[in-house]
Amino acid sequence: MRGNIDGDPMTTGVMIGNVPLGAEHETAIIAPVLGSTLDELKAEAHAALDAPVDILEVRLDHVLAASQASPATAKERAYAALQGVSEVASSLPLLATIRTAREGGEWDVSDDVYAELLCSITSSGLAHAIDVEVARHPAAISVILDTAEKSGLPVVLSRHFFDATPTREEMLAMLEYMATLAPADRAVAKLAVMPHTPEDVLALLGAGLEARNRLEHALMAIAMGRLGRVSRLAGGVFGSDACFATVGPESAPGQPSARALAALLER
Ligand SMILES: O=C1C[C@@](O)(C(=O)O)C[C@@H](O)[C@@H]1O
Repeated sequence: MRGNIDGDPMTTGVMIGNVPLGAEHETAIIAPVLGSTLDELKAEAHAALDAPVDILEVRLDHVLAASQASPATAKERAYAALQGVSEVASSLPLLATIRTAREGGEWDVSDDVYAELLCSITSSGLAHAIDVEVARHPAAISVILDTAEKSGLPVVLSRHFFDATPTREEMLAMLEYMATLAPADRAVAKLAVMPHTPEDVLALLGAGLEARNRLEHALMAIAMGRLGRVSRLAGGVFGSDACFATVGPESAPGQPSARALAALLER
């Protein structure tokens, strides 16, 4: 297991499987797998086995959208995807993400179906953490968070802006809001924005750093695209505890490869 940056056992932060995330720990590398079929997902998971990856993010929205899953069939498809990935990469913790169309993902789904499916996944024991979009209806978020708490499953609270970058104050407020939703030993607060100017990137980094100083939660503050790439490569300096990096196709613009990131982080 990775210890903290001084090599001591973990004292703070959140565990995703056996991987600690938090201010005291090395930046974790999370690789998305986003195949549209079970075979594609498995091939991407296989590629992660030879790469410097700590956690796999299973982007279930791709397989759900490609199979045109109905609310009735979605659970079966999501379970099959998680089972398939975990058979191939049994050593890696799985973060289950349903990135909805409203936040730049593939699956267009109602809040009710979103909540029901994430609750089922939580109770299934097939994932080590789930991603929860905090912009969903408060009732949906609340039922998911209650279920995760009962199951002791960590959550990655997330918010995306694919077209723009809110102000530094707005971004800080969003991270602070996320931190009110679940305790620091069970949650990560994550914000991803699209910068259009270097000042946007600075605002994102500033918000992340200020959040690091104010909050106990593990954080991820991401500026997407080419302009924002510095936020991924140097995120650890500014308060990000993990970085999404690829072993196959990228799941958002600007992600480095897991190998390039690991080389930069000297690990
Ligand atoms: O939320 C995120 C962050 C992300 O959008 C990124 O910019 O790296 C990639 C997504 O796969 C993940 O769910």
